[in-house]
Amino acid sequence: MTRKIRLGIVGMGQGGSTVYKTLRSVEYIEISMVCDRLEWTPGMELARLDGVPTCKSLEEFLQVPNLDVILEATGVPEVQQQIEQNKEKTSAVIEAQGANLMMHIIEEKEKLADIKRLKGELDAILNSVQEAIEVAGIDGCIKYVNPSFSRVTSIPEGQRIGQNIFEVSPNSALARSLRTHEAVFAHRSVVGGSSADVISNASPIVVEGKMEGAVVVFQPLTDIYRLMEQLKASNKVIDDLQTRINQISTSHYSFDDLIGSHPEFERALDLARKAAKSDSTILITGESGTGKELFAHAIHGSSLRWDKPFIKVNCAAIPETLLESEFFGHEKGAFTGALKTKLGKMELANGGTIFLDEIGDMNPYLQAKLLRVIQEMEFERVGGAQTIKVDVRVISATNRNLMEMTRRGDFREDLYYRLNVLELRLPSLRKHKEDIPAYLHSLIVKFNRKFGKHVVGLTAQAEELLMQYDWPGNIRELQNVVERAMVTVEEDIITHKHILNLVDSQASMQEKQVIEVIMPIEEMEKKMIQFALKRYGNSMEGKKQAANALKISLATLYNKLKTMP
Ligand SMILES: Nc1ncnc2c1ncn2[C@@H]1O[C@H](COP(=O)(O)OP(=O)(O)OP(=O)(O)O)[C@@H](O)[C@H]1O
Repeated sequence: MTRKIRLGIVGMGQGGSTVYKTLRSVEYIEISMVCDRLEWTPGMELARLDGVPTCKSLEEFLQVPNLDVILEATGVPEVQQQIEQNKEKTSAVIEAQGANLMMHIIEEKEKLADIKRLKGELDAILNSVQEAIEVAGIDGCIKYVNPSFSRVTSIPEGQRIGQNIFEVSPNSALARSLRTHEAVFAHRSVVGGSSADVISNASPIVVEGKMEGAVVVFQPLTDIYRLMEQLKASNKVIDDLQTRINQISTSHYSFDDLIGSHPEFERALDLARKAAKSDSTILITGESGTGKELFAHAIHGSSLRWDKPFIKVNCAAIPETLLESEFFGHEKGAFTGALKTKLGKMELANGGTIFLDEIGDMNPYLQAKLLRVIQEMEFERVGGAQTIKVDVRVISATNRNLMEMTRRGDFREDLYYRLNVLELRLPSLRKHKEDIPAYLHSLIVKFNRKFGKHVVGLTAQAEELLMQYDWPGNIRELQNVVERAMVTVEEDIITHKHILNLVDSQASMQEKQVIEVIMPIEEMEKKMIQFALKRYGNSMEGKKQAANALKISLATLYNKLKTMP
């Protein structure tokens, strides 16, 4: 370690103090003594606090041995003279002006040290980044390349630095940025002197408003492709998992959620409870909105398969062309658009229950395939050769008369008997109106929670109105009516006024339009469909009820809607 420079300061007024403050933190300087005839100047105070020796008389100061430098900051000629005459030979004297110069040099030295530190940090960064970096001056002369540049291009640093970018890579992003004085983004080119196909971003280097050169950062396309492949693979995994999550749902309902105590309803409930304990195939029949799906959920939820998937397939809502793949899945490339292997509902339901809603709308081709699955519990994916074995309980539902359909030849008889091992007939609401008060109570509790209301019940007149209504849409319609009434009610009781428009017979009369003009059948059909949709709404459930009222299948309704403007 080199010896520190021993320094003394004479005169701790403003000038001396400033010099002191700068020099006290310089590592290689030791301030041995400061001197001022006034003992309590701020500079003297500070020195004392720092533990630096202080003195009042010049004589005492000049006794300090081995001072390398004496800083004279009084500017008084007599003091200067006295120092010159009495100092040791080896001590150099610097006067106030000289001191300023010295400070300036020290500051510059400090700055240089900072720059060196910064360069070290920058070097570490540039050496470790994966991207290739190249810097050229305004004249195009290449000044710097990082190690990744050589990795990507196989051009050694020594061969590249000193060359001119306008000659070696005139079409590069770097050359363009230098020519245009503007940034260049996502520029694809081959690095001159190599075969590396790269994507680059280049920017001008501007120092104090003047362009001094430009820098380019680039990556080889192979790296980008590799990253893209990795991204694609990850997205595929996410997609597959998402699809599975969307398709699988376990049942959340039990028999406790089913309200109704009318003997006919009780009979259905009883049979369902017994059916839940067995594994047999069940057919649930009943008008739309009578609770077929809810029963299916409850049966699954109370069976031994309760913790396995409950998969619902709406046979009427899936386009015919997709039905097979929806059911049995498909292999990648099985048909145009089959970009990946997809599991069908049958496979997803393995171990659990598949609920085939609107089974009466299933097309004959699929009816044959389904028959085989139910008989043998095996199938192949569309476009696949491997036979997949499953263990699935089948519950199907329909609001159509399947027996009648088999007689007409619209539904396979053998499949009908397979599905109908146990038949659960759900009564329409008008057959068990006695249960309406119980439904109302449960619905008011449910909607109070949903809308944050405090409705306590209905007036006798309102309840009477509901009891008299025919309920073509069954429990679902009752739910809708109560929900709409609860939205409008402001008091804590629902009166007949809140439901009059929703169910009263006058409203029904208004809907019963009188046809006085003759029109083409097709137009009449269109009007009927529009009328039914207006009545039941355009939602999936509304369409189901509309189809039911029109006595056509949901699939037929969809087909007819497709041809309507
Ligand atoms: N017994 C019941 N107790 C309480 N709520 C019921 C009952 N039956 C049906 N619901 C409710 O009525 C609505 C219609 O029931 P669900 O969807 O099961 O009928 P669905 O017969 O399957 O109708 P669709 O044939 O139109 O598909 C649902 O919101 C359901 O929760």
